Amino acid sequence: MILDTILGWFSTDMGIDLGTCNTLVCVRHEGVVLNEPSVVAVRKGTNIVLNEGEAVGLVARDMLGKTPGSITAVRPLKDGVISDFEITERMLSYFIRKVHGRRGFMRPRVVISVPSGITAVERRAVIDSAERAGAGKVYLLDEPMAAGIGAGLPITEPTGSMIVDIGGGTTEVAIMSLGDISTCESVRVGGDNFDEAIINHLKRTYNLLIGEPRAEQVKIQIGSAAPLEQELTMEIAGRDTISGLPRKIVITSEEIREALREPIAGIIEAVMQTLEKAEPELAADLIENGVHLCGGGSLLRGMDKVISNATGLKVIAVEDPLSCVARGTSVFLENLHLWKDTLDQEGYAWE
Ligand SMILES: Nc1ncnc2c1ncn2[C@@H]1O[C@H](COP(=O)(O)OP(=O)(O)OP(=O)(O)O)[C@@H](O)[C@H]1O
Repeated sequence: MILDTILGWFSTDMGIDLGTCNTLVCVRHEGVVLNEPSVVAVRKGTNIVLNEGEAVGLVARDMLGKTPGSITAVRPLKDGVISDFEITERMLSYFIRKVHGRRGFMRPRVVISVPSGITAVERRAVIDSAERAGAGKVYLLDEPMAAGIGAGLPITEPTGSMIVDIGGGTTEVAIMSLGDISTCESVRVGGDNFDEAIINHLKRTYNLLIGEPRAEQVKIQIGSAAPLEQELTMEIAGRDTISGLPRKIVITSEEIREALREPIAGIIEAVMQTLEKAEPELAADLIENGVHLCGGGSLLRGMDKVISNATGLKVIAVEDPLSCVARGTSVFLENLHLWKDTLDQEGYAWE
């Protein structure tokens, strides 16, 4: 405990939310110090990161969809899981170096939140990657636990807390109590599927082709899960699939809501399934405690309303839902000594 504190003085311990869309890094007592897209630019057909390993995050994101033939901008995580370990390692290494800088001479202790559904082999690979990327001791923390801690829920108490974390590639739903996950469900549906649904709708209905960044803009500007008090419109430009020429059209929030119906139904189904599997005592607690919503996808207008309508439960939107998991890793780091009992030798919490 004393040794831990002393080691803490000489290293920059950090909590990392390794997400499909964004990676956030928190430092003890400082909060979120890095928030960059999980994107890496590599030379095509290789794993060589451009700019001597520095074309990562914001720099690489600006290259997405606009890269010349010899360069590819890659997202090494897909559907909430690591699809390319080598590139993920390069990305982690860049972020750890960027945050650690010259702050300390010890290798930092790192807490990484991972989707609850990943396999033991994938867990081991994340630990190995982080160690090779410069971390000293690595602890893995289940994403719903991190989200619960970040949202300030009483997850260590003998009462049920429920989190719905709608990320880019996955939605994780979990009911927790006494510092452990009691029931959870992870589906490969998230905010990115909303973008995809918008792209498909415009292609099918208007023969208009748009890219992912523009689809995300539509979602953020006029997207919704439930009817709006004042429905919205937006002008959108793309390429006509028939003439091949650039074209502009005006779209409405009603038609976008219709287009988003399917992925939203997938998320609601995961919530319902988790509730059906819940321990009766914990389910009963949720009438009082409600359901907490976090993750970037939860920012879609009316998401809380549709979940509340489907479940009959009170739905609470967590403050700053994009950094909830990262904040959780940081609080966990600050209280490592309290969690020691629940960590196994590999540093994996709640296995
Ligand atoms: N204002 C907004 N309205 C709707 N969606 C939004 C908004 N802001 C961000 N998003 C969406 O949130 C998603 C990213 O959320 P988040 O950063 O929580 O995911 P992640 O942690 O990277 O992903 P995962 O948990 O799947 O690994 C993206 O799909 C993004 O488009």
